[in-house]
Amino acid sequence: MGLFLTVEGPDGAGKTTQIELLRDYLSAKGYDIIVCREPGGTPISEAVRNVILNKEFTEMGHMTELLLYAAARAQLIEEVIRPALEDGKIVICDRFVESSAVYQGIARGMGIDLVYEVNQFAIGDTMPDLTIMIDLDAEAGISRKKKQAELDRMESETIDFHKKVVEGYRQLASLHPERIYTVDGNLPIEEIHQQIVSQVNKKFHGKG
Ligand SMILES: Nc1ncnc2c1ncn2[C@@H]1O[C@H](COP(=O)(O)OP(=O)(O)OP(=O)(O)O)[C@@H](O)[C@H]1O
Ligand SMILES: Cc1cn([C@H]2C[C@H](O)[C@@H](COP(=O)(O)O)O2)c(=O)[nH]c1=O
Repeated sequence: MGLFLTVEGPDGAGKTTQIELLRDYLSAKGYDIIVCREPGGTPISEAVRNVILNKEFTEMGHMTELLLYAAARAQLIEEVIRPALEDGKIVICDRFVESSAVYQGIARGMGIDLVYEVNQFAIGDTMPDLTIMIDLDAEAGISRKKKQAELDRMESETIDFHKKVVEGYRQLASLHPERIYTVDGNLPIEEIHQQIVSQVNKKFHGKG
């Protein structure tokens, strides 16, 4: 089996930036890397992403949202993640089930247990070996996103919602210190990268 790494954190925390750096680092070492994102990563999952993040769908119910994220995830796992891991590759995924736990479970108030129960159908036993959580206050993250592009349906949520997301990630990380490693998203990009590399190398050694 390969190695499954996920990168989590609030909107604008710097996940995509760090994933690119990590991919370059691991590729230079000769590893076979697959990078994917959630929701997305397959034609079907990208189509579901367009529905979920469409700002015009203001009427979307919380349960619909939860199920759409899980459906996009099921397809990504079946089509990309599981085959790559069975092939011995390293998979780096931008967000995974922890995003649902935090955004739908905590910030939407649906409950973490319900989220994992629903997602059990989508993920089975495919869980990350290591999750990097980039921590950043809500205001800072949203301000970074505003400079990049027009905000999508989720990013356009209230600042209170985004604060719950940030608190939710901190709560989740404290519940699973053995698997979720937190880095400070305020640090310079290169410093965060070095911390992530150090954690990933520890995980490699742990796997023998
Ligand atoms: N450590 C950092 N310090 C300052 N700016 C950063 C840092 N990391 C990333 N950025 C900048 O913040 C913006 C958002 O970064 P990025 O797209 O990597 O975040 P993200 O977590 O992937 O966002 P999203 O949740 O929307 O996918 C980019 O303009 C990026 O250059
Ligand atoms: C996987 C997943 C994501 N979300 C939210 C988090 C973000 O606001 C968007 C995804 O956009 P990004 O630019 O790719 O970060 O969706 C969520 O609420 N629940 C999930 O399971």
